[in-house]
Amino acid sequence: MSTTTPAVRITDTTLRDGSHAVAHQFTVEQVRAVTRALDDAGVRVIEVTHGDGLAGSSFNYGFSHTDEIELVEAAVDEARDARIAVLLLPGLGTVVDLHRARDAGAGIVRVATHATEADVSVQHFQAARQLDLETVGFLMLSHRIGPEALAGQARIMADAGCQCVYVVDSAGWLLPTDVTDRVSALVAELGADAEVGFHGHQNLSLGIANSIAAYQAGARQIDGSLCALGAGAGNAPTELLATVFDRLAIPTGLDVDGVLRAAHEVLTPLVPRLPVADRPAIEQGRYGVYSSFLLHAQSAAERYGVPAHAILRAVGEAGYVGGQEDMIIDVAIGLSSRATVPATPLEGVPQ
Ligand SMILES: CC[C@H](O)CC(=O)C(=O)O
Ligand SMILES: [Mn+2]
Repeated sequence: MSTTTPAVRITDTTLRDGSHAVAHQFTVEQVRAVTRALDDAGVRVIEVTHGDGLAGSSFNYGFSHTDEIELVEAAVDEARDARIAVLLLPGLGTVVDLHRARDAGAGIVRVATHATEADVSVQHFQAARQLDLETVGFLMLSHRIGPEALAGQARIMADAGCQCVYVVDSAGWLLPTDVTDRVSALVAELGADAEVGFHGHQNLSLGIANSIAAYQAGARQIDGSLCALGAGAGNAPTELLATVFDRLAIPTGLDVDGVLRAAHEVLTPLVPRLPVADRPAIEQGRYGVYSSFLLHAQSAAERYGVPAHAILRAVGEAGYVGGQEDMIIDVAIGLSSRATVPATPLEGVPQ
């Protein structure tokens, strides 16, 4: 009797989560180049939108260079075999935005809520299924609740019509055993009703290890982004997922050389700065801070003269969640007004 190793579907989110890392400045030409390279490499799901999803372009989250529907249309036009996914955060994106994305050719919607608030996704899943879109649920900041509670939230999404629920390690806080526990709980809860996915961040450099743990616990959809381009220290690099799953003989359908080319010959020249696990990003992983807060903290740091890592740590201690980007400024102002001036000039430091 032969046993077959189950395949894993890799979704590339360079053109969505990666949008955070470039302050949402992707152009049509860049989207076309990256989509073509990913499609050629066998990637079958490519996510494209503002980093915060449909209608994310705003004062609170940062304005896009190009309207995301134009970017979706460009990706749909460029892709031969890949399907284009869009992200939607209920309350920010609406059912009207979902219609616009579907009309632009998107085939999959990923509806993201805070880990404890799956109930706000119900009408979006129902609308998406009526529009014949494939549905994925994103339980963001999944580390904030335990495995059983998270599985309960996944059940709400599946009952609303979600076909795959993701454990989303938005802060890059989870350790491999935490991922195993959460993915296993979702697999046990959902059974044949929905698949389970995993979306990792690199703040503690565990994106790949956590993705392997997720697969071994039963996740069959996993996210990556080229050169890790994503919020915080970025996502599990797609080119490393392709290489490591190949070494493990786990089918992905990806051409490893093609993905390496997409990462290093196509994407790298297009972006001014690739994410790294520097001090601010590590503090995000350490204190469980939403990765998307990084650039907001960096600009508040410049403006108010306090280190970004200190702002992020305070944000983590305050327990802020996605949507509270404006509170980062309050935290920075609070820290700057508490900053003390050294009583005596520091030796060797120009005053
Ligand atoms: C929509 C915001 C966020 O970037 C979604 C995501 O990728 C995460 O929580 O990690
Ligand atoms: Mn993310």
